[in-house]
Formats: sequence, C-alpha cells, structure tokens
Amino acid sequence: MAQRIMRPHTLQKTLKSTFLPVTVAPTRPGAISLCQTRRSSHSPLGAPPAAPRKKVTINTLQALYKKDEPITMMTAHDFPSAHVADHAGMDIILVGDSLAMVALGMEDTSEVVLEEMILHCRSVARATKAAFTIGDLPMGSYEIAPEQALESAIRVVKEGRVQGIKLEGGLEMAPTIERITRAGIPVLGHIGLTPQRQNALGGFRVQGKTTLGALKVLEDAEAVQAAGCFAVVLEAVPAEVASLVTKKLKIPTIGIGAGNGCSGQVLVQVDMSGNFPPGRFLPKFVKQYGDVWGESMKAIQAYKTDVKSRAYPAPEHTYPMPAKEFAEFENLVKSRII
Ligand SMILES: Nc1nc(=O)c2c([nH]1)NC[C@@H]1CN(c3ccc(C(=O)N[C@@H](CCC(=O)O)C(=O)O)cc3)CN21
Ligand SMILES: CC(C)C(=O)C(=O)O
Repeated sequence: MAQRIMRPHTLQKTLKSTFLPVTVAPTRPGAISLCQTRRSSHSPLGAPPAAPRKKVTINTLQALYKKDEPITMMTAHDFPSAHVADHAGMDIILVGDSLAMVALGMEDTSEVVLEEMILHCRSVARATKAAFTIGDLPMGSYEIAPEQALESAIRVVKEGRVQGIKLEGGLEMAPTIERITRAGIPVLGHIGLTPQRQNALGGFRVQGKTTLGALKVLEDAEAVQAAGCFAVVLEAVPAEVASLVTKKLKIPTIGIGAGNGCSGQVLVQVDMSGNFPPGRFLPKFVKQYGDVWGESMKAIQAYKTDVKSRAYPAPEHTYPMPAKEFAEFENLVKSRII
C-alpha cells in the first residue's frame, strides 16, 4: 500500500522514465477564457441590465406621484428575486416580512426576527442597482418604544443596506414614525390590513368596510402622513375607500387589494409570478402573471428523466482530453504502475 502513495516528484520521474515524453502544461489552455465567460446571472458579476436606468430616489417617487404616474412596487427576498425585479424596472423593491411565509416556510409573519430580515435585506440590496429599496421592520422590533424602533430602523439601513423602512400601524405609530423620519430614514407606512396584527384583527380580514372602519383608515392615513411617511401602503380595503383616502392625502398610497385608485401598487413576487404549487390559497387581489412553479417543475422533471436515461450529460457537456493522453492513462492503469 505504502509504495503506491508517491510524492509528486517521484510520480513525475516515473511517468518521464516510462512514458516519455510527457509534458505537463504549466497552465491549462483555455483557462483564461473560461474565467471570462463564467458569469452566473445570479452572481454580483451578472450582466448589467440591457437598458440601465437611473437610481430611483425619494425625489423620483415624488415626481411620479406629481405627474400621476402609478408607482410600481414588488417584494423580493433574496439576490435572484431582487435581480429580476430590478431588471424588470420596478420603482420600489420591498423586502416584506411576508418572506417569513414565502421564503422561510413560517406559519405567519410574526415569527421572523430582525436579524433574519437584515440578512435578506442585504442580499436584496446587492442585486438592486436602480430600484428604491425598503425593508420591513418585523413584529417585536419597533412597538415597545420609538427609541427601539429607531434602533431597529438604523440596523436595517446600516446592516441591511436598504434606503427606507416600512412599519405597520396608523395613529398609534405616529410618534414612532416621527422619531425615525427625524433621524433621516424614509418611512413607508402600512395601514388597513396589517398582517402582523392578524390575531387582533381576527385573521387576514378586509378593513374599512363600514363607515366607521373607513373613517379609521382615513384617520390612520392622515396620521402617518403628518408623522412624516413619504408614502403609505393600503392593504385590503374597499377600492372606493382607498380612492377617497388617496385623494385626501398629499403623499402617495401604494395599494394591495385596494383597487386602482391608489398612487401605486404592490404585490408579493411569488404570488404574481406563480411560484407556488397548484391549489394554494391566493388572496382575491392577486393577479397571477406567470407560472414560475410550472416552468421549474417541467425543467426539473426533464432533468430527472435525462439523468435516469443517461441522455444527460451529452458529449457537449463534458470536457475533452487528447486521445493520446487518455491512451497513455489507460495503459498506465492497465499496467498497474500507479
Ligand atoms: N404570499 C403572500 N401574499 C400576500 O399578499 C401576503 C402574504 N403572503 N403574507 C402576509 C400578508 C397576508 N396577506 C393576505 C392574506 C390573506 C388574505 C385573505 O384571505 N383575504 C380574503 C378576504 C377575507 C375578507 O373578506 O375579510 C380574500 O378572500 O382575499 C388577504 C391578505 C397579504 N400578505
Ligand atoms: C404585501 C406587502 C405590502 C408586505 O407587507 C409584505 O410583503 O410583507
């Protein structure tokens, strides 16, 4: 056994004396070109967008609002999902705490913690070259006191590398929103259906369906506006209410399940792109624009079939070797010298 393990120079000597001439190329031919073409579209070295656009800032969003052009917003939870949303031209990319459910498999959004949100914000921020990025403050990271909220917001911006934060709540959150905006961090409000409070709301229920309920939505909207929010998400409220609230405000409203009278729209990316198995429950407001699940399923099943039948890998997926080198290798193996 022992004499089989040869030091490199001994092996070299053996090869040279037995099968001269053997040339060991100092560098692999083609190595440089391989490096140059080896760029995953998911790597930070991925190709730049075909039509690069200017960085979206708070001023860009204000300008869109002023000219009544709807603001487009979409969630992303990691580098690839942010990369595609940014390339597709979204104005805002939100690292929503819905990632608890769609990316981490949790029961609801109350389970995700600040550190997890920061990790996902950071990976989204690395992909987002143009869109304005916002990170959600998760449940428990901002309700105790405005100081706690500011600390969390600073971490999301400093460590998560996003440009603004979102937090749920209306009138009662005004002092907190004020504290964060005074520190120079843009805050996106979120009223109507606030999923972090689903236990208090009795589930994911439409809000503002009664006169009093609608009045509360308006009061909350006005309160978060006065506290300094640059925009507010209106979730699951009747379209008429959302429209009227939008008219009454001087900041953009971003609707989800709130009709087309809002200043912009947001959807959860996995919902709108159809990246979920058939039969999953979808809220009424979701329009499914794609079938990412179906496409992935088809591709993975085809790969399985190919591997099982040895159709993959085909010769074009393998690395060539000079026939002479292989013949020598075969001889070596046959003669059991090494
Ligand atoms: N994948 C995903 N998409 C979302 O839009 C989303 C999440 N997750 N997680 C956090 C919240 C929860 N959301 C939801 C979830 C369910 C309903 C829902 O069941 N709505 C009922 C209305 C019930 C009523 O009439 O009160 C519906 O039928 O659409 C609404 C919003 C929106 N957010
Ligand atoms: C649905 C959007 C607005 C959200 O809050 C989330 O993704 O968590």
